[in-house]
Amino acid sequence: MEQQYERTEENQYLVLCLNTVDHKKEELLQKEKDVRDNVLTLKKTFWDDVRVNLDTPEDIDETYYAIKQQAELLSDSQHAQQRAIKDVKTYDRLLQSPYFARIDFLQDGQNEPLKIYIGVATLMDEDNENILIYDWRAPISSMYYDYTPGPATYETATDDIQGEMLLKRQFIIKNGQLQSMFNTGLTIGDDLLLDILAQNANEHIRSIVATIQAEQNKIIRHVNTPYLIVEGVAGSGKTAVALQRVAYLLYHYRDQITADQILLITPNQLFNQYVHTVLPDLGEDNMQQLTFSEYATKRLGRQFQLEYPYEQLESLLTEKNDLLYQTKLTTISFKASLQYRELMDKYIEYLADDGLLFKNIVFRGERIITAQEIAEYFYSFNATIPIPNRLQLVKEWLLQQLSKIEKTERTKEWVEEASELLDIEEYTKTYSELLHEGRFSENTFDDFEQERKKIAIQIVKKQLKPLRQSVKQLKFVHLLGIYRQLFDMNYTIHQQLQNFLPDHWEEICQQTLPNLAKRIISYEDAAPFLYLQDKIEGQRTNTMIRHVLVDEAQDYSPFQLFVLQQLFPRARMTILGDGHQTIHPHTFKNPSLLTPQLYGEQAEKIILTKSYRSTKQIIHLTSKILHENAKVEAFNRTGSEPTITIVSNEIDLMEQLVEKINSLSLNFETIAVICKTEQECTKVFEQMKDQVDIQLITHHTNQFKKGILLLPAYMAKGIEFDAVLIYNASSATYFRETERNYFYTACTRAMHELHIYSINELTHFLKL
Ligand SMILES: Nc1ncnc2c1ncn2[C@@H]1O[C@H](COP(=O)(O)OP(=O)(O)OP(=O)(O)O)[C@@H](O)[C@H]1O
Repeated sequence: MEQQYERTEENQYLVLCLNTVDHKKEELLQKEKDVRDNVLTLKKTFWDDVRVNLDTPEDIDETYYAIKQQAELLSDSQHAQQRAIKDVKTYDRLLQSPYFARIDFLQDGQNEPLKIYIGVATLMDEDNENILIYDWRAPISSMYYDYTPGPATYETATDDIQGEMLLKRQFIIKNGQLQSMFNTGLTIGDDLLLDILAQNANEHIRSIVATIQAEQNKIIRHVNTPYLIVEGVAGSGKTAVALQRVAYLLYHYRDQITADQILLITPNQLFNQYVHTVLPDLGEDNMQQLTFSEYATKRLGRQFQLEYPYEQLESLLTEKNDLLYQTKLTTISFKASLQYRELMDKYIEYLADDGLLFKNIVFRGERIITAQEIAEYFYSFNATIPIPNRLQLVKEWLLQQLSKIEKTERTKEWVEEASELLDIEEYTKTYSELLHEGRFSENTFDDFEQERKKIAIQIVKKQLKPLRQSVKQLKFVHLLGIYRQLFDMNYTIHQQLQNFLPDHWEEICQQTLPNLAKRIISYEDAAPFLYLQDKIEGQRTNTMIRHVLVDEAQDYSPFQLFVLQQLFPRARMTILGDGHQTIHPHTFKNPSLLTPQLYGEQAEKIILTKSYRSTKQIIHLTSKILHENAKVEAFNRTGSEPTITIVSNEIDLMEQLVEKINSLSLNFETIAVICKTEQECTKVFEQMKDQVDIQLITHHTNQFKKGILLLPAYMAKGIEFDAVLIYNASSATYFRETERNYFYTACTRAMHELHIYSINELTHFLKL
């Protein structure tokens, strides 16, 4: 009876909210229409209110200000229109599901408890006096995530508010209808969470706003230290939490930060597509997303061929020769280390006195300034002047030299020849310019001479333009040569750097030089190369970005972190990762980005041990792959036992796989067949494509649809699937100890079912 009464009461509150939203939306639509009309009128009449008069400098000024004023008016109205459109969308979302929870809170010293309804946006009543729905990010809403009924506290900007939570209730509201409601005791409705986690996977990660757990809430709302490190086991919600955190930061710092000032560093484009719907679902604009590779390509891609991180991985994972494998690994690890940065710093110190390499300046096939001359000029300055400053002086000098050359070139024969070949259009242009300058009178004696000179000036200027441009961009610095020189064993510098060179330096040099000779920058060289470039040409910074989140942080090297820190000097950082999923070789022997010491005193670390992705049975099996007794707690969701099937050949394996895929397809929407490498995937795809409708995903893929997918483990990173089938987990495929985490990462992608296949002997990672 009481329950019935409560439900009626809740239904009444829901109707009140929905009606309010309806009215507000109507008003807003009317307002939006007015603003839209206003924008149209402004566009139509833009020039009516501007008197264009360019007669005198004062008139020009006046005209300029009139245009500026009109433009500002138009831009204000357009902004108002965009805001209104965004608010209408928020109201539409509220009409579907205005809130998901309610808490009743009796503040100490008060008589009446406050009913706090929590949703994805704030809703005021018709008079804009009382709050009907609180935004989930409001300080008071945090109690919902942090407490069970009983004593509770929340922090405002100035105070800690104490009191008692009398009720904690959750709702499922769909299409504006209250479908169910339940009071929760312990953590946030385990039932609701169970329900959500049991659902099928999607091609996009979901928002977890209604079921954020207390330990996750701490991460989302953390604002105390400039660096926040989150180390969480596979499936503990790091990515989901990172996205909720972005939404929170946009709310908390709403007067200071906009979405384009937040940057999420992601492993690949596929992952970008996987996460890009959450913020719009929460009513926020999307943050910027970037992969380290994209950044390096933006800076170096035009001049060099950059290796993708996955090309590096693929080359390592397919390497059968142990010796070569070790050399590759040693090279990669060293280049990711802070020891290499130290070596680089020493090298740069040396370059301040000697060793910088330049390129000849060539015009029309002729060396007009030699590299040697540039070097002499550069080193003629006092060595205490920083290299970038000296380069600026060199740049100015070179531009002056080009101006001198420009003058002498004008009388050369090639100019005459070029002027004869000038087409009529260019000729007319030059002629009218002369007329405009008043230097051509049509009846003076030297008209022809004037015209010839003018044309010569134009021709030389045009020819020299690209050269000037590249001087301005400091392209005369031979960066590749300078970087290469470091690996040249015959170069004198090595004597001075003796103490900083690692073991196996000779092998590292041999491993590095062939690629550099082909203008290929290996993935492990990208961060050091950018570092060197900045030290020589001057630090590039982006001060607009105020917060950087690095997901899958276990796969970045300390050197890469350093490059990012330098690039975004004003940004706070959230670093999220899992040491057990380290798959990129450059991190194997280096301090992980999850080590707080890397950040001095400025970092706080939060650990997540509970996994929400997979069933208890899957977690039980996958945890055993990990060496040490890693602490992975399973959320209490059960499912079928994972299976391990040993077959004797590829044909049998294919048969089994196809059969399993067909049966899984009846219940699940995303089924992934995970291979070790892209090479293996391509082979399997050929064998399978006629039997099942399967999508092959490679490192070039940037989108996937629900269905059956075939992908290498490194592309599955960060993503999850209803069912995972591991293609050939044999001891011949996964045999190196360094591949344990890689294998673990592949298996932990499974939410509901995991099936492992092996041709003959199973990998020792699974000998439990
Ligand atoms: N509080 C929560 N409420 C509902 N679902 C959750 C919650 N926390 C995590 N999940 C779900 O658990 C799954 C795993 O989350 P997520 O991918 O963010 O984990 P992760 O720590 O980034 O995993 P990995 O390191 O393995 O990539 C997702 O489906 C996510 O929606």
